[in-house]
Amino acid sequence: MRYTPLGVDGVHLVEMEPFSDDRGFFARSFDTTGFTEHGMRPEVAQCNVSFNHRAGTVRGLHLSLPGHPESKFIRCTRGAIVDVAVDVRPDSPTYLQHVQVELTAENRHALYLPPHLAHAYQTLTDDTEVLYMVSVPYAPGAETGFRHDDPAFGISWPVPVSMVSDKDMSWPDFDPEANRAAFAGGAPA
Ligand SMILES: Cc1cn([C@H]2C[C@H](O)[C@@H](COP(=O)(O)OP(=O)(O)O[C@H]3O[C@@H](C)C(=O)[C@@H](O)[C@H]3O)O2)c(=O)[nH]c1=O
Repeated sequence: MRYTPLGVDGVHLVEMEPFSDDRGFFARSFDTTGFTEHGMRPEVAQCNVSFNHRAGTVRGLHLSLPGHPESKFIRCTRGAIVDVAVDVRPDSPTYLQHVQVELTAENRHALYLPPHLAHAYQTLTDDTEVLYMVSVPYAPGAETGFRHDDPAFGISWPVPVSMVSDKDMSWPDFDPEANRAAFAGGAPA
């Protein structure tokens, strides 16, 4: 597998290296040894699937707070998405920067996010399925989030936004001081 660090500290694009023959190909899609060698967390507590009816759907931005170190390994298994990771870790060298990567069923690229990044994606096609592994069990009390259109992040979504959950429309504005306090205390911002 190929591991390419991207513009936010700790985020990696992960590509398969297929062995092709007349039948098709074989490739690893997850490798604990490679993850460990590249400083990525290999633990998997859950593997989640989300299905989205409509192109333009946005899920996120979601993150877990310190005390609940949830890394994510994301792949699009049907259709296409743009995946976004925003660095809200106050002491990070890439604080407030974000990366945006197209993950499609066709390109089979995957994205690794270390814990405590704000994560979201937008579907680019109808009937899109996303498969992602997380390193710790779901803990709703440790989750917080931000709106996809929060001006603090300046995310440019590639297609018109068609659907967002009520939960994701309700996150408060990003407040750097509240965020720093949340990271210091491990409590929701
Ligand atoms: C994420 C999750 C949700 N749920 C429940 C809570 C709720 O009733 C229902 C739907 O939850 P949500 O609306 O939060 O689902 P969703 O908006 O798809 O949440 C996901 O968004 C993307 C962007 C991420 O980064 C993921 O980590 C996760 O937060 O599923 C679980 O039981 N276990 C889980 O692991």
